[in-house]
Amino acid sequence: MDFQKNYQSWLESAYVDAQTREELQAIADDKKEIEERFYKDLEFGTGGMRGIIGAGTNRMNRYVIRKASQGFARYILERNARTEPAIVIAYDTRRFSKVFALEAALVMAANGIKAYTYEGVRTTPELSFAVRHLNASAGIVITASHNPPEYNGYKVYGEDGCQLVPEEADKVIEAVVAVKSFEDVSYMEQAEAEAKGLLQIVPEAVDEAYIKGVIAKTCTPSLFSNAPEGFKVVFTPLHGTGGRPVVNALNALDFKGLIPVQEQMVEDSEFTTIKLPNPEEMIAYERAVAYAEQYGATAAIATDPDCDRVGVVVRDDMGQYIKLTGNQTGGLLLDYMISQLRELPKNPVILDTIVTSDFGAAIAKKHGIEVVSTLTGFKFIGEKIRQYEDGSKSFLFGYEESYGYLIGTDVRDKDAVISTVWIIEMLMYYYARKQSLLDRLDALYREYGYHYESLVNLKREGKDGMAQIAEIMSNARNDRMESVAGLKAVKITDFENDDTGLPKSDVVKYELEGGTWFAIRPSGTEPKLKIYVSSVAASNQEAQTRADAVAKEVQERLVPAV
Ligand SMILES: O=P([O-])(O)O[C@H]1O[C@H](COP(=O)(O)O)[C@@H](O)[C@H](O)[C@H]1O
Ligand SMILES: [Mg+2]
Repeated sequence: MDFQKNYQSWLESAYVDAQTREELQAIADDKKEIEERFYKDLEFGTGGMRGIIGAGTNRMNRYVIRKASQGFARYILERNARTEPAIVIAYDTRRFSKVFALEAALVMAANGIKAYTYEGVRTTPELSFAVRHLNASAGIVITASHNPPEYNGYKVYGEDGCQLVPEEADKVIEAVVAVKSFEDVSYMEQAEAEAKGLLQIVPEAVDEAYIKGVIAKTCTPSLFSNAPEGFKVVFTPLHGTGGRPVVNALNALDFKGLIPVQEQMVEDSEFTTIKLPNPEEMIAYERAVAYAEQYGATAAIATDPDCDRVGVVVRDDMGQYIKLTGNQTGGLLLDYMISQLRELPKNPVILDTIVTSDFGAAIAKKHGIEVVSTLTGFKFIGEKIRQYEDGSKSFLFGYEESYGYLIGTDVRDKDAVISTVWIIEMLMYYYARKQSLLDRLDALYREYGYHYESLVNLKREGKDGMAQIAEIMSNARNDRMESVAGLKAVKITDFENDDTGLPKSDVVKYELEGGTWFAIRPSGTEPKLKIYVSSVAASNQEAQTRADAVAKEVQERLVPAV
């Protein structure tokens, strides 16, 4: 793409508002900045489209939203079988989220697609639920999930409430690319859309039905109303969308032990009291841990801004709060679920991903439950659930290492509302037995081996960063290592070129002797490269030493110094 030409066309277009034009004029002498903003269109990645907010084709702004929505509208109309096509659009607490949601809705309306939006913020799982509940043709969430505040994004959903898988997303992209100019986008004023019934608010009954579903899926609801004496748990939605539904669900269960981090219950696009609103990072729990210490809470739980991820820190014997990994929480939830089921359904299956550790899988297999691994991205888990609707398998549980879990099939994306409720139930169950989640984890490790994993995130931003990531991936692909950290490579899978039965994906996985493995892939949501390492051994120490050695050597051998 000719970035200067793109830049000029934006600058001169009558469609571009004065403020955007000013923003563009201000960078007139900054060629690098113009290039970054205009050298390509913002792409669809693991979780839809995600980018830095600002003017440009490679940025998140109302024009990029309109163009994407025009393409998405054409895609919906082409494959829609309904007489009245409809879309549900939710938004989180980020900068411009509400504005972008309305922009998307007005483009949909102009294309004759009834757009349901919300008066306030909603979580990603609520959107997934609403698409199904309203029998809509599609859905959108305006969110950049846990990214820093300067980001926003656009997640796209099909009629089953699942994010579009690449095959479908490619068709949307094709339709978006076909939108060549600002004039090519249909747009309707809000008043007209409302008058024509093409812009509507999602009825409150949908939120209520969602909460009912969450409550119905608890194992022992009386545990909440009869919480063990002294049990307290801290909760923070990290200034995002999770506060309302989590508190509503727990209130409906008559649970009294919840201590919300008051200042983080406030919706805030700047995430003022947190350095990074990502429950994967310990830094996100600073306030929550302070509350937990003050109130003597057993654990503190944090959901990300669009409330599809959830993390938990648990108090150990020394009074320290230890963060569980997504793999650990996933394994614990699965173990708890199995312990509470009277009997397993026919052909039970759990879904994880190729970068999820083997911990949960070991538990599942021991109980005769099949484990199916998909590519990274919860959409692949949602896709499988739909396939199993033919009765071939019974879906029990889906999870991935990046703090995403799903129980039940009302929602087809990871759901941090129901997961939070389940984590609290599980915490109480063990608390009543004088155990912590760490005790249970240790018992499981003794049974299934000590599983240890680490994740190395290498930040590489901008156009140059992308090139560096591509180089590292090519090293991983082409310079095959016979052994890593003294462990022989027993299997190397290149998910881009080998026949794996899964869609092609830019991932390379090395399975080493003794159950250790590492996988390397570019993030599809942030400008970084991810190296996942997983090991299992007879002791925690041994497993950790092995994983750390692998992580170190992989970086030394594949990543050029910057
Ligand atoms: O960011 P979220 O919470 O929408 O989550 C999205 O991104 C995560 C990270 O993806 P990547 O490793 O490509 O950055 C994925 O694991 C997840 O399935 C997807 O829904
Ligand atoms: Mg998220």
